[in-house]
Amino acid sequence: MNNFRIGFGYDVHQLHEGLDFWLGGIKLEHEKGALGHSDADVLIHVICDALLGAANMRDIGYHFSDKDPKYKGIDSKILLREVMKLIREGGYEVGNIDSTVCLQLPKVNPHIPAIKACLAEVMGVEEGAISIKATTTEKLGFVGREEGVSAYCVALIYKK
Ligand SMILES: Nc1ccn([C@@H]2O[C@H](COP(=O)(O)O)[C@@H](O)[C@H]2O)c(=O)n1
Ligand SMILES: C[C@@]1(CO)OP(=O)(O)OP(=O)(O)OC[C@H]1O
Repeated sequence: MNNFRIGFGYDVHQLHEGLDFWLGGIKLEHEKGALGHSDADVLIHVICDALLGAANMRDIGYHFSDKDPKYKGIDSKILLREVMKLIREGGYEVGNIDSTVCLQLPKVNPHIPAIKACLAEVMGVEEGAISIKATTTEKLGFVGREEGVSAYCVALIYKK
């Protein structure tokens, strides 16, 4: 049992017109995009936080400060590759991740196969280890008003 550890991630980004909308490593075509110090890929950020949490290695902002100009506009896939390196240097491998994106619009479902393929390549795991889900919030709250996007992720890692 000591060989298995779980982690959890949660993140939010504002949505604004005229910004790019990166989600799970791919760019969505939408009139609004996400605001952040990086490319604001909320799905990748929660995956990073779930993996780091599982390994008891702090969080994404601890490793990649949002005050550091080095990370301004950075592709979050680069951050996820770094997190995977940290996890593996700690002697861990990924069992599986399960995530939920909370987004009123656009629909995420049509993009899930491409997101899974992208993340599997970046993480160096089988697509079967990656689950992506989506929900609206039935037009309630900041997600429902299309002011923001949030995401949750749990990760299981194990000692090799
Ligand atoms: N941005 C989204 C939100 C939801 N979906 C899919 O639609 C289903 C129904 O959404 P509800 O919020 O009404 O439960 C949901 O289960 C997802 O399959 C989506 O693709 N993109
Ligand atoms: C990804 C980082 C990189 O500086 O910046 P943001 O795009 O602002 O994302 P957030 O999840 O708010 O903070 C974590 C930071 O590490």
